Amino acid sequence: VEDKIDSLPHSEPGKTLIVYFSWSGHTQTVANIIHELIGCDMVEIEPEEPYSDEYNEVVDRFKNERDNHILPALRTKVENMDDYDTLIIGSPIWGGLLSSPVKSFLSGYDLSGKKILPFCTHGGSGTAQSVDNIRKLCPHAEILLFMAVKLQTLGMK
Ligand SMILES: Cc1cc2nc3c(=O)[nH]c(=O)nc-3n(C[C@H](O)[C@H](O)[C@H](O)COP(=O)(O)O)c2cc1C
Repeated sequence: VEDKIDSLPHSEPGKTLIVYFSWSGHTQTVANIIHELIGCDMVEIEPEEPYSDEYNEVVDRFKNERDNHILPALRTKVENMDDYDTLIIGSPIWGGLLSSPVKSFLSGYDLSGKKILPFCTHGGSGTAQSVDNIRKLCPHAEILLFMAVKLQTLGMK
């Protein structure tokens, strides 16, 4: 049997990167769980100008970014993006959309041909338009599967 398996054509296992943004920690919790399970590289998306700790201020900033198509500048850069063929991308849902920093991140790279597995955390709206947002930002990537985690299932309110 082993001989047969050896003679099968097989591709090199590709490298996977978890990329996530998290304002209040839920998406980070899920990212950490996935990271523990599969043990690949992981990077947190950090905006150059951090979001306020005040919920209302985050909502105002998000609305301004959404309405004026602002992509916030990021501190986070992945220099070796070519090394990865699969990205697991995590975002909170903001106003039914992908959060602004994740939009910024995705628009900063050519992710053509990469496999993308998005996940989001949300307060009830599910993936909403976030997967469509990813499709638009990465038209030549292959979206394999996505996952929505309702924050109550994380024991959070
Ligand atoms: C600016 C803002 C907008 C949000 N909009 C939505 C929404 O449209 N639908 C939803 O289900 N949850 C919404 N939420 C809740 C977050 O998606 C939810 O708390 C998420 O788990 C936060 O992830 P984080 O802790 O990683 O930042 C919003 C939260 C914020 C701060």
